[in-house]
Amino acid sequence: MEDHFTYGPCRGPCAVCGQPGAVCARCRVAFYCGKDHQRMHWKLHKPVCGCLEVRTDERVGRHIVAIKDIPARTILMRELPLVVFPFNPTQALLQPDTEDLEPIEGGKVCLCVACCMKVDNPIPCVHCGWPLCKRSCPHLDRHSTECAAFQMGKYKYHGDITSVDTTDLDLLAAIRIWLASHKEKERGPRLLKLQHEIPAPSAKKGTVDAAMLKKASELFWKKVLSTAVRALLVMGSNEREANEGIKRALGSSLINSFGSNHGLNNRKGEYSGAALYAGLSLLEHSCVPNARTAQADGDSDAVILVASRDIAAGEHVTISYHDNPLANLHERWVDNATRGFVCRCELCEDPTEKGTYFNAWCCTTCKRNDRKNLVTLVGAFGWRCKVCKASGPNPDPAVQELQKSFRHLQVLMALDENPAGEGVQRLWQGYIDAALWPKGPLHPTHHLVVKAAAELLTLGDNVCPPRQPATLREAAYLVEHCRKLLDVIDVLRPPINTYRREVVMYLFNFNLEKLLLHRGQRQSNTRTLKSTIDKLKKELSDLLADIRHISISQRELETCERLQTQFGLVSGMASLFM
Ligand SMILES: C[S@@+](CC[C@H](N)C(=O)[O-])C[C@H]1O[C@@H](n2cnc3c(N)ncnc32)[C@H](O)[C@@H]1O
Repeated sequence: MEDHFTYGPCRGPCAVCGQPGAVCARCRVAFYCGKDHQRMHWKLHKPVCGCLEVRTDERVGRHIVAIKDIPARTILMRELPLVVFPFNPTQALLQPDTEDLEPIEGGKVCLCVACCMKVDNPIPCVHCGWPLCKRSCPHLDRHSTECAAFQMGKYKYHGDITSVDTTDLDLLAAIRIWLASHKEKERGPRLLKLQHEIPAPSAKKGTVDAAMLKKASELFWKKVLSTAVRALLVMGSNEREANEGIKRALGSSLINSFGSNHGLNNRKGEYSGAALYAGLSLLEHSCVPNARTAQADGDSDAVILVASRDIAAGEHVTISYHDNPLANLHERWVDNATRGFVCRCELCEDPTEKGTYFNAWCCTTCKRNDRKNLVTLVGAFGWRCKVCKASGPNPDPAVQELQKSFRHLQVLMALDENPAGEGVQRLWQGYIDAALWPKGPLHPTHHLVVKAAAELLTLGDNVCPPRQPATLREAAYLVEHCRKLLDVIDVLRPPINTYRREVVMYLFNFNLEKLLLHRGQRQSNTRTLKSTIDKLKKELSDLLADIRHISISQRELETCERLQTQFGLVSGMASLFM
């Protein structure tokens, strides 16, 4: 058993009867109440028990590989956090919306440094002054070691506890990690094994400006490091130890921390915590991941890793470090740069982005000669046509034009509370048509076209205000847009993801429900619509099976219930079209 995968809950519900049981010593994922039930379950469990291995390569350093074929939805890991701390330090490293990477001034937050929940009226810890939700916070143990150290060193937090600077929280996180690494027998050695140095960006020439990245991180180091080291010196640490230790702690939190969107206990919603894990922190990032993290059952902080699709033996197991499935190359680049690396996943390394051409457009120089040659994006900020060798900045002026049109429409819509329904929709569609090849430079799955399709969905609400029943034509049109979005998402992300669920929910919330109001209507395209609905029904039931299987959070389960009600509605509605 790899040491990396051993920091998980020891007890949990038996996989056979649900009674309290002990964890399988080999994989640390399944629980059994006794030998009998373990034997009974072995045939099912054997194919996935101990299916992961840690390996190292030059491309991504240490990573996790599947050593057996793993079916979708298998739970691959179950882990407890080594350290939980408020806020995710990576967010303060770089300014995401600009090409000049500069550290941003820390934001202000009002939270409890123990449970990491946002609070309205924090109280200062009587011993050290850091904000707490209440004296009896159930997670006070997270704060106790540093609190004792702060008392010993007579270090008191004097900032405004109703509006704590996130850079102060970076400092607190660094000290908390440092203390756990040095004082805790079980967690310490595991924390010290985490990657803590940002490697020099290993991207191909031109892909990233290494100096820019270095400059941004140096500024970040200076700011937090010096304060944290000062604090440790006050607490009696020697200078070299304090410098090295805090640098290491900051580095490992920057590179490895998981935010609350990765399933850490965020059941109550207002959670602002991040955590480090021994095994999960070894997971490699991919913009087309094959696994995802989720909150485990129960109230514990345990997080599970679940296969989002079938994973073949020998494949790297990957998750996405970020959330937006429709992010373009530039947005993804900035996201990864905030963690200090350049993504080398199959999507980013392939100029056609797995055949979606999500970022590529047809070269405008070749287009003048009626040729449809795609430009290749060079890094985050430039493009080059392999055929005519033309090059330029990203985005291309033609793409900028389309962006401008979208902004124009958005402003129009914001100004007009009751936009001119189908007219606006036609205008919007007109912009897309003008941008699409052969009129414009864009491939149908360029990210702007995909995002425009998403915008059209929201516009649907204006086209048919809730009181007005939708016509079959309108519904078919919107179903088509949902389809397009789902097609792109299928390539970019495996079946389970929030965005996908949102698109499907949109369909069920909006047009299909409204279609019900039109039950008297008979139109020639009902058969096509019915087959679309059938496909969506299948998709929805798969989605529900996934959600049920993993049993994520109360909120998601509620969503699931809602989807099921709507699913029933749609089944009934489909029969009306027969
Ligand atoms: C959370 S750690 C993963 C484990 C790490 N490789 C180790 O040896 O401990 C994140 C680091 O892994 C590397 N990495 C992960 N995914 C990558 C990717 N898609 N492309 C390039 N580097 C990646 C980067 O160095 C990144 O800073």
